[in-house]
Parts: sequence; structure tokens; C-alpha cells
Amino acid sequence: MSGPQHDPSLYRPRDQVPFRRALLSVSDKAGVVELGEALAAAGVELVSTGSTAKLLADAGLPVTEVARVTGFAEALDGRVKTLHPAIHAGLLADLRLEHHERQLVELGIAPFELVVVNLYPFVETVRSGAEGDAVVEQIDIGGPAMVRASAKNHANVAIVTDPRVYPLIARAAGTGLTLLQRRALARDAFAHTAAYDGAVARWFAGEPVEAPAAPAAPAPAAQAEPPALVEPMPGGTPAAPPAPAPEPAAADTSSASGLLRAVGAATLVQGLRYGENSHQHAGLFALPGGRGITQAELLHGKPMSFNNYVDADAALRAAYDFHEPAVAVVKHANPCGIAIAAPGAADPIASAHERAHACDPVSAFGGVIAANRTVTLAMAETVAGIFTEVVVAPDFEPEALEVLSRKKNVRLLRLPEGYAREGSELRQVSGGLLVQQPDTFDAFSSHTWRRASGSHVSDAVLADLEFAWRACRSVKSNAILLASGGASVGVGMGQVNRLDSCRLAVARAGERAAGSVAASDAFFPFADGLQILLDAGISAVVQPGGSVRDDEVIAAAEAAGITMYLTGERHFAH
Ligand SMILES: NC(=O)c1ncn([C@@H]2O[C@H](COP(=O)(O)O)[C@@H](O)[C@H]2O)c1NC=O
Repeated sequence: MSGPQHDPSLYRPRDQVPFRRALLSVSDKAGVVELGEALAAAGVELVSTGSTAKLLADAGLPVTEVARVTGFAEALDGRVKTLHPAIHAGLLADLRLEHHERQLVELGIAPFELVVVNLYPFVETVRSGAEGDAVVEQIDIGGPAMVRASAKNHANVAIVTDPRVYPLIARAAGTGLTLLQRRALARDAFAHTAAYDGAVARWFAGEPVEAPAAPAAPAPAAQAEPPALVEPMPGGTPAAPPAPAPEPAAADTSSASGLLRAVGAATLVQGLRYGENSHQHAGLFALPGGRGITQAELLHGKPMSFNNYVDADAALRAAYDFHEPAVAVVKHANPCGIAIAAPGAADPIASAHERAHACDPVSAFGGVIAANRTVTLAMAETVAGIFTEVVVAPDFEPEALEVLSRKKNVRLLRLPEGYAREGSELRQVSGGLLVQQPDTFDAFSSHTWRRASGSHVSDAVLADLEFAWRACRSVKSNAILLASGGASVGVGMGQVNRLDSCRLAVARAGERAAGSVAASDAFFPFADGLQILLDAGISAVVQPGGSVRDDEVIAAAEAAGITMYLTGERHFAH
């Protein structure tokens, strides 16, 4: 045996590992300051590379530069920064082993419990048209080394490669993560570096950097169940929630038990006029430390109703699923339009709203609008002409507030700072409660998809497919969403068979169906639903795959000469 020896008796168990020292080294800096703030506030020491460190320091955070830890200035134009034993021993020491702990002390090296890395934008650089050494320089070496080291050492280290996980990490800043959570992050980290290296290899082979065609993905059910980021419900009866704390602190809702504790400590915010219907009593309760729609400030209009809260929350979920400026218009908890800003739009959020509204103006009447950016005057002027129940956003420009406040019947809500959803979701069933990890699984990058039919599509079509696939997870199942240019053009939602959802999406899109792309939240059980989309003239489709009749479905796409991608992951929303 050539690898290291392994003696199971030497390993001491480690479940929850509190964060003491974090290493942050990111190319995409979005959200890293907020994360750094949460970590620093919890007393976590921050160590960071060149420009990440500068950004954190400029934000007033205490941060140690990697070069100070290694005693070695970053060299060779950044080719060597973190590639040093003083960093990698801190990432790889397995503190379950007494001799690793001892050696680390002897070496004078402190361990890391949290590593946040995202890699040089290799694929984006290729897509920008760069060639030769300009591309080679974007092959990240130190980043993947840290990601893989930390993922291997998930028994001790939490590795974060996806900015969408930052809110969870921020919430867990004071407690750290469990082994199960670190394992799930390690899984994602290895998938991330594998996809990255795959793209690099394809570039060297002179192939397009996106994932090549491959045999149909195995049925998701046939794959091993991935570990969830939330702890499973403890067996038997859940522990009784403790008495509410006198001063409600922010609750860690990333696990089922954490969420149940928070529910036990929830406090009544207000009685509502009524529930879903006028004969039902209802109230709104707040979770300790919650920063969601419950905590939003009513700037104008009548008090929110029960249904307003449900719809506004659904709209927020849809709009905040995008990093880009995005708007969702919701009716009865379903989006009747979702859009991101048109490229180069002078007023991005106004553009996103205009396009979301245009998807289905009939249904948008009396709708609830969520924007993930400040509402501008231009957006307000358009909204003012549309009968709207609620507009919720992180903020409103003063002029926008003035324009909208002239409308008596609209409710305007400003989100609390640091708006975030809970780390677990709860639903009541008779005699019990269902708790699950939210569907934040990130399978939106086409690099992880498999092309099952047709030829490579243009970057624009690929971007539309990515948009449609992301947007369709905010739509109740069975969901079919047609999109064009980063905007939905037809949504078929909530039907009890996929065929009707296809019919609905096509009917709502009308002439816009031709040339649009389609996303289906789960596999097509038969080719008939897809055929409706094909007959309407869609240009490409993305769906999970995994049906026993995948061959039939793929053959229909082949026959129509369109490209079909399989994601291997579905996005049911019930
Ligand atoms: N060479 C190294 O030792 C190294 N260590 C970290 N990086 C990358 O440098 C970037 C962050 O650098 P900065 O904080 O200076 O922007 C990250 O994308 C990270 O993956 C490295 N760069 C590339 O290989």
C-alpha cells in the first residue's frame, strides 16, 4: 500500500467544530465583506490573500494577510500566495489525531476551521474571447489546492466555494458547522474543482469549455443520496423547545432542531385582520433574530394581510434567487413573471420589472412585486400605472416612494438589512411538522449539465437556459417556464400533470413561444408534453432527466433538431 496508514482507533470524534480562524481568498468578491463582518463579530480571526485582505481591511475589519502568516511575500504575479506549509498544514491537520495536534503546536501553525475560496474566472475569461497566456494565467492553482485540502479535511474544516452559502455561514459564525454539514460542503467543493479542471482540460483540447455531450444522466433516484446541509430530524420525538430567552438572540435555523427551537421562541408580531379567508383568525409570529418579510417595514399602505405575506415571501424567494437585478411578480404564491435586467439597461431594476410584467400583464393585475434592488423612480412610475397589492424591496429611492405613496391601495415594504431566509423550512401536517433543507442547491451552471440532444448552442441561448432553469424553481410544480433574453415569456404552474403545464406555458407565451427556451422543473414522463413545446417552436430545453422514458423524450428533441440539456437534479416546489 502506497498511501498513508490508517488506524481507526486513533481518531477522536469531532462533530460541531466552532470557527476560530477563517481563511478567505476569493476572486468573486460579492458578499465577502458581509461574511467577514459576521465572522469578525463572532470573534473569528480572518486571514486573507492580497486583494481580498485589502477589501476586508478597507471595510474596517481586522484581517491578517497570508504573507504575514507565511513570512513570504506573494510572488510570481500571484502564482504563489497560499502555496506554503504555514497555510496548508493549517488546512490539512486532522485534529482528531493527537499526533497531528501535537505536530501543529511544534510547528507553531494554527489550524483553520473555515475556508472560503472561489477560483479565478477561467471559463468567463475564455468566453470573453481571450486566448493563449491570457487564458493560462486564469488557471487557478493555489485556490483548488486549498479547496481540495480543506474538503479532504472536512472532519475539521468547513470549505465554502459558493457565495450562496455565505448567509448560512454568517448565521453559523458563532457556532460553527456540524460534521454532516461540512461533509455536504466537501461534496460541493470536489464537484466544483472537478468541473473547473474539466473546463481547463477541454480548453487545452481545443473544445468548447462547457460540458460535452454525454449519455443520458442516470436517474436521480439511482444516485446515492447526497448528505444534506441540514441535520436530519432526530429519531423519535423532537425535544421540547426550551423556554424563550428573555432577550431573543438570532436563532441558528440551519438544522431541524435549531429551527424547532426558534419556532418555540417565536413571538407574536401582530394579529392579522383574518387568515386566507375572512372567517379565519390569524396572526404573524417572528422567529428570534429573523430578517425576512416578517421584519419588513411597512412604509406605506394598509396593514399586510395573511395572503399578502404568503405572496410577498414567494416573490422574494424568486427575485432573490438571482444575483443580477431581478423582479418577480407573484399571484397566489406563483410567479406570473420573472426577469432580470436587459443587458446594458440604463435602469436595471426598472428594466427587470418591465420585462417581468410583460410576461403576463393580465395575471399581474393585483399582483405582488418583489425587487432585489432599490426601487427607482422609473420603476415606480411604471408600477404606479398597474394595480398592485404589494411592492417589497431592499429600499426605495425617495422619489419612487413619493410616487408610489400617492397610490392608496398599494403596500410598500422595505426589507430589513441583511434580509435572509432561514436555513431550514417548516410545514405543518396533521399531527406533526415537516422540516427540510431549502432548495438552494446550485445546479444552474450549464457546466454541470449533460447535452442529450442537438448541437452546442450559443452563449446567449445557454444563458437563457440557465435563467429559465433557475426561474422555474420558484414556480409550483408541475412547472414549465419559457424564457427569452433573461425574462420569462410563458409560465405553466401548479398543474397536476406536466402536459397541462406545457399547454399553459405555450398558451401564455403566445407568439413568444417560438424561439424561446424551456425549462421543466422535473423530468418529462412522456414525450407528449415536450412535443407541445416543440410544436410551439422552442429552440432549446433544460430538464433534469431521469425518466424511464428518457430515450423517447430525447428522441423527440432529436427529431425536432433542438438541443436538450439534462441537469440530473430536479426542483419540485409543492
Ligand atoms: N497561487 C496561489 O497560491 C493562490 N492562492 C490563492 N489563489 C487565488 O487567488 C484568488 C484571491 O486572490 P486575491 O485575494 O488577491 O484577489 C482566489 O481566486 C484564489 O483561488 C491563488 N492563485 C492562483 O493560483
